[in-house]
Amino acid sequence: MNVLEQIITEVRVDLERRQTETPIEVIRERAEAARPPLDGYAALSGGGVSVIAEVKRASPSKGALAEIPDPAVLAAEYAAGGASVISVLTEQSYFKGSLDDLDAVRAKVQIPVLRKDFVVSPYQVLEARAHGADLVLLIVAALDQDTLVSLHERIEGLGMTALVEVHTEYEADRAMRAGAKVIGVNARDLTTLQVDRSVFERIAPGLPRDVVKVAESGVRGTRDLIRYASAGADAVLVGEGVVKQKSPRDAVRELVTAGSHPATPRPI
Ligand SMILES: O=P(O)(O)OC[C@@H](O)[C@@H](O)c1c[nH]c2ccccc12
Repeated sequence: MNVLEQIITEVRVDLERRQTETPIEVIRERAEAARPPLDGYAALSGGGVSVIAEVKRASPSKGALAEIPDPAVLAAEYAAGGASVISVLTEQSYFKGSLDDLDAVRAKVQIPVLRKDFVVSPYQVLEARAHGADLVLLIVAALDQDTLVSLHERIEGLGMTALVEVHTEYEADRAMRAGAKVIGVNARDLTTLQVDRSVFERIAPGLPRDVVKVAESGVRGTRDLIRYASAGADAVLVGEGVVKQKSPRDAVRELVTAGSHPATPRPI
């Protein structure tokens, strides 16, 4: 089993447990009662390169990254630095996240929040909405095409925005066929955990103009952001590069500033 398959195996075990504890009908009611979602697409398609800043304690590639005793405090720092969206990892076994983290962040900030997890079931989409998410990650490599299409429809049907993650041209093609409006190109191969920043440069030019293009992983500073921006990124998703900084607010602000004055003119 590769890493992605291992993670999904754990995710399914956790999911079973939650589904037994709380029936889907209850989650559906909570999703319907939640405050309506904010527009994630609009948040990412404004001027300059938008920054999605991630609440990330650990990862399978790096192990522990940051303590994060209060995710709400960190998210508020990100927002004050000018982040457009906050990403909250909710996967427990490998990333040390939780739905409690999502609740805490949601209660604190006024900007859209992304549920970052390995979503394989409609139950998790309803959960995301019930816990106030505005965007939900879908990883193409983790889903067959029918499941991808149906989860995408459910996310959009609830008024949320799907961030559809790809790592190859073939996956990008599948994302487009599923109707994705926001596509994230992950520089990290989730089956090997290797990071290759050139993957974005290879895939982004083949994506339609009206698709919001998010460069995911590997942004350690403004140089990486500028490189992604000149390859056509509308947004970058940054975890390690901001979570480990003494001042996450300043780190985000530096990225936002670099993204608002791209060094290379971008095609209109
Ligand atoms: O810490 P980084 O290299 O800035 O990466 C952030 C983000 O791209 C990464 O956390 C991520 C991208 N896709 C994922 C899917 C699941 C879990 C995590 C991820």
